[in-house]
Amino acid sequence: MPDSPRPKRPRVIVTRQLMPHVEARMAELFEVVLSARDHAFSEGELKAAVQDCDVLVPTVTDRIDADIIAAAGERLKLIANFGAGVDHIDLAAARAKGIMVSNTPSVFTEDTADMTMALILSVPRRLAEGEKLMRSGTWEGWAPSTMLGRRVGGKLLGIIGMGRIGLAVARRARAFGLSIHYHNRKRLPAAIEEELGANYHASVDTLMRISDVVTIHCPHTGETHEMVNAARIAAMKPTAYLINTARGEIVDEKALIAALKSKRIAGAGLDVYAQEPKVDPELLALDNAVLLPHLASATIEGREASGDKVVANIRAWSDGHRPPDQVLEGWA
Ligand SMILES: NC(=O)C1=CN([C@@H]2O[C@H](COP(=O)(O)OP(=O)(O)OC[C@H]3O[C@@H](n4cnc5c(N)ncnc54)[C@H](O)[C@@H]3O)[C@@H](O)[C@H]2O)C=CC1
Ligand SMILES: O=CC(=O)O
Repeated sequence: MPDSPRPKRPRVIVTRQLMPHVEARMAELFEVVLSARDHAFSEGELKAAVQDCDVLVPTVTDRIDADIIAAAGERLKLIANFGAGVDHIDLAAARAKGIMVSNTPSVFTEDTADMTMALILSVPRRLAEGEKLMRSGTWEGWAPSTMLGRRVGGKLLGIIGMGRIGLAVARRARAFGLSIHYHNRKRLPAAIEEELGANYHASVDTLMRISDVVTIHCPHTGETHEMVNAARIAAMKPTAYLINTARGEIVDEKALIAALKSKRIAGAGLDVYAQEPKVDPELLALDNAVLLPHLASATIEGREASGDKVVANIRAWSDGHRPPDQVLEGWA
């Protein structure tokens, strides 16, 4: 059946506050309902929104599950996500109902890699602990044997998920003298492996066992849910660190907390959590974990570019084309 004509001025509901120039552009181009209160939409608010628009612009804080998709009105044809990850959207349910999904890949790659590198440096070097000590007013001055961390250069970095962000992290890490090992669904072309000196491991078990620092950059999917499980954490070196700026659900968080508490592994640097915005209180109590509030993509430049991509995706769709960043089957 041919598609019904797409509205030239689609009704667009945006769940969160976006950068001012993006909101202004949306108001010019669309019949847009902007987020006045800038909060994560509740289930009720999402259900009301999907019944009342052609395009929904959600973010990672909105859970668009099968129930929400089932509640959508006939006119909802595009979910134009603001953000790279789309694990909060039930893609199969959307596809079954003929609703396209788009995202904003690439614009956060360098920022997320920078923040990952910041964690790779700050966890072994105990940066957050040092900062806390200074603010406590209890620092007694320099000493040769206190607050010793571990050197980063010369260590083995294990990257799980060698896509855009994984590659950007590898490039940075190489400059800091880390050797690059990775596990990915697909092996990189030989020329890129050579450029990075990157070693491929078909087995995630092996990668985690040999790494001094493991960093996660795959998407959260059915396959990667708790991929970093208790057995794999237990097999890590006792001197190793786990960094996660991808999604909290990729790690068995309880198993990670147990390993950090018992010093089974040396430390962790986390930007993402299993039940955001809730953070396990046990994690908050640990000195060997550096915790960030899902901050890796939080730059003005990245958020502006992400908003521009959302606008471009909606415009392409309303002009009768595929959104340039349409999330296709087998997206991960
Ligand atoms: N903390 C933050 O603010 C941000 C977090 N992210 C997260 O980072 C994730 C990755 O982003 P990109 O690098 O842009 O994605 P990408 O699609 O470029 O790369 C993901 C890589 O993971 C690999 N992969 C997928 N399933 C796998 C599996 N089962 N085993 C091994 N490898 C697998 C893919 O083959 C691909 O190479 C996003 O999905 C998102 O969840 C992205 C941006 C910001
Ligand atoms: O977590 C952020 C994203 O863009 O994905």
